[in-house]
Amino acid sequence: MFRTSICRCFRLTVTSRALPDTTINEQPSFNRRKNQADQFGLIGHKLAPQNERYDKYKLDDRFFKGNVVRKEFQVPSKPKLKQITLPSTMDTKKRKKLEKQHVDFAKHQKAYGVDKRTAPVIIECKRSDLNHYEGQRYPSHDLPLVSEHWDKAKYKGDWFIIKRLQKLPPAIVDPDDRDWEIFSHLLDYGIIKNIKEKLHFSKPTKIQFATLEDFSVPMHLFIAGETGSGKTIAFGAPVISELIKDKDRGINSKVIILTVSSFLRNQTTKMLQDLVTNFKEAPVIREGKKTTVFKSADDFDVLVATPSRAFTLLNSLPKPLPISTVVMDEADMLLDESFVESMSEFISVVPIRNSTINPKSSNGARVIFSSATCPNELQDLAEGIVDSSFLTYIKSNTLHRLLPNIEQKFLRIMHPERLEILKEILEKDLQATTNGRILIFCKDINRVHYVSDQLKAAGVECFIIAKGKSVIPNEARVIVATDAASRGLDLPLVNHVINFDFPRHMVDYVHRIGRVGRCNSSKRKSFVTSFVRSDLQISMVKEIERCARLNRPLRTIETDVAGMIKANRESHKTKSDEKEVAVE
Ligand SMILES: Nc1ncnc2c1ncn2[C@@H]1O[C@H](COP(=O)(O)OP(=O)(O)OP(=O)(O)O)[C@@H](O)[C@H]1O
Repeated sequence: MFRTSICRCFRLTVTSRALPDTTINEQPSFNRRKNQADQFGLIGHKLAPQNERYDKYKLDDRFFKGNVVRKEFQVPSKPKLKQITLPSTMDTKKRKKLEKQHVDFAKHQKAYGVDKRTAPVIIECKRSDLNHYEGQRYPSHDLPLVSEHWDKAKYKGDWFIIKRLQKLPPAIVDPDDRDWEIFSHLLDYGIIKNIKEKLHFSKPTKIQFATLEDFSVPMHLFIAGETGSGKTIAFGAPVISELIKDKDRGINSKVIILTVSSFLRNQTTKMLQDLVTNFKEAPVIREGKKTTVFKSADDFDVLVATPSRAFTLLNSLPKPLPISTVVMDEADMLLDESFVESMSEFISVVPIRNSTINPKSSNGARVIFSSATCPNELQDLAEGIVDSSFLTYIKSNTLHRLLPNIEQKFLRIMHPERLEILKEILEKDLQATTNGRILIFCKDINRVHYVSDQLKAAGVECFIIAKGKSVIPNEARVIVATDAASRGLDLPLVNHVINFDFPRHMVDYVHRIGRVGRCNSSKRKSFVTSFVRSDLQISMVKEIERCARLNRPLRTIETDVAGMIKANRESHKTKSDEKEVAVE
């Protein structure tokens, strides 16, 4: 009882302090409500009932505008800092995997000298742990190769890609102030004009520059520049200029250009004719076709022919012929076993100055060898024809290296699936560009017919290049060819070479892939795809991969030593050795 009264007393006291002139249940008057609103920071003429006010406040800010002032103050925004968050929990498996990765990266960097997380990939592999990175070096006896075990069937479907490292071909990689006019003492003015205005070659390529620099010295020349580096103009422009000068001086001279095939004969003749278009008295440049007949020596100034045809045509004319220059284009092939007979016949009717047989004689023709490869055996062969002390070598410093402007893919496949893969590649390629051409190499003419028939059956229109079939229509996008198309051929718009049958010799690989990434195609991206199957092919791919990883030239480029020429040289050597012994 006492307790209750105290409580009541207290309650009354408290209430009376907060609202002195009213009781708890009493509704406050409007003025009092207004004062209360002021206390809470709101001034209004008329306030809505409590619940409505609250709802509107929540839903619609505009309620306060006009009749109610809303006091707001802005908290200055802090500059946002990047939040570093650590996963609060990470399962052990994941953590261990990351730790292992970290250790692997460190190990790789220690062993090979590159951080594979940041270095650009140069050789991309299906098994990415075998990727090769820019600047990567290998400790001795540790050169992991993708193709190492490709002889085992389980590696079927494995691949690696040697990436394209630069856009421009190495022959024109460093543009500088070199201009054709520097050689105006050597080249005919009209020829320079045609090179610049008709052919649109604004500057000489590296090999052209080097050849023109050395051309005035009356020595035999060996021009060795990578495929597509412009060797035809390198020898063609000065040789024809010299011919024109001789004519002006009243000297009658002739030039013979030897080629290895009718395609090349055709192409070279056209390029030389381009050099002398619009000339009032242009030198007569003739192709040595099967149907060509010369009635007299005046019928030609320049003859472009295969050795056997050149021999027949020259043999039909009265001797001696004033031949000033003989060019052996694709010298490595002309001097190999396949041409030994016809070359020996040709050499027998054309006297050569400072030859091995007669080094002191300055009468006869100057010889210019031109080739995209120059192995030691080939030098031996050349020096079997001309005396080595009268032979100047002009070699490109990127000779026998893999062209850095071409992407090369090697694919380990099984025999039956080749055709299907080929069709897939063609489908993709033909869709990707509207005018790019694809050149497919096969080992022989039977395989060429088989592939082209299969492609035609699958609805792909294709054309053939083989011995005796040289006309390719402009609209041809897929071309199937034998190695007859691998030498010197300059087909515009080819941007993909496919080795359906991998070549048997490294030198053929170099020539085949040289059909793309040429000086005139620097803007297009070029690809080579090679199907690899047999043990011999795998061993060649290993060598290519090794050279790409070690950034060194290909070492297994060889020429079939031409028995007859070599034998001539050997016998000559023995004779001169005997002479020297006799003098002693
Ligand atoms: N100075 C130049 N600038 C740009 N393109 C050039 C130049 N000289 C030649 N070319 C072009 O480069 C291409 C390759 O030239 P060419 O056929 O002479 O090469 P090559 O070195 O003989 O090749 P291969 O060894 O394959 O026979 C041709 O289409 C040619 O028109």
